[in-house]
Amino acid sequence: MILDKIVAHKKKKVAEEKHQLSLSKLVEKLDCIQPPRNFKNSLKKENQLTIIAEIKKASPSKGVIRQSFDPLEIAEVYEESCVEAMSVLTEDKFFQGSDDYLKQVRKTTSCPLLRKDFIIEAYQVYQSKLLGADAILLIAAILTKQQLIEFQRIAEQVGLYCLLEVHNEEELDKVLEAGGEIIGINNRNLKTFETTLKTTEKLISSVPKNKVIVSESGIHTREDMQFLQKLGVNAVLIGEGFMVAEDIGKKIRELRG
Ligand SMILES: O=P(O)(O)OC[C@@H](O)[C@@H](O)c1c[nH]c2ccccc12
Repeated sequence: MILDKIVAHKKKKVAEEKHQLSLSKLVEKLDCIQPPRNFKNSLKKENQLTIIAEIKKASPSKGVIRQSFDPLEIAEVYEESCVEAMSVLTEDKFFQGSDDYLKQVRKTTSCPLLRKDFIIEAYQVYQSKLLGADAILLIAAILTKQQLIEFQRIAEQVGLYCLLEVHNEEELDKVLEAGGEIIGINNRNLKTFETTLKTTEKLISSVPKNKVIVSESGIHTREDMQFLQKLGVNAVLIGEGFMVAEDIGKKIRELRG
């Protein structure tokens, strides 16, 4: 299963990173902590579906999605198009992302930034702050309730919002019990890659109204946006739909209607 492979690779990578920079040295580097840009408030606008636009070169299901991939150029178009937040893939092996992309994009934009990666250790939470993220992704499928609670506590300490990702009722219960505030419903099954907006439709009724709800993956058309808005979704997370567009700005305008 792909998720196991990704997590196994991640464990190795984090072990190497810790070897180069220990947790205590990493934490020392965070001594003057800046507050995060308000990822949560940016996503919650009345009567408007907000957009988290993703910078994503490849995926395990599709391989390379965008051939001429320039993260800074893409970030610039996203910024000009006034997306509410950006998501930067930093996972290197399966998504061909990079920590450097996040660092570079941070320097050029004041937009709230989500670090899109597979966080399995506290070390990566601190590291995300150092890279310039405002928010991190916590995937319920690969974390225990205890880990979700611990990582959210550290995130709060260092100034990071958490997007908690779920794909079924069981995972949703877990993140709600862990006190999650921003809930991402992933329309893609990370085990089979099957993607359907019905996942959001099915799960949304179990999410309390005071949460920020993000529908993730498989969103391509204006109709998709209208469908999700009617369900009461606050924000959408879109990668591929923008990455395959020749004119990204035009695609954003088209989706916004
Ligand atoms: O490219 P899409 O189908 O628009 O999906 C974006 C985003 O939801 C997807 O990249 C994603 C959702 N959860 C993840 C977890 C890890 C890596 C990537 C993801």
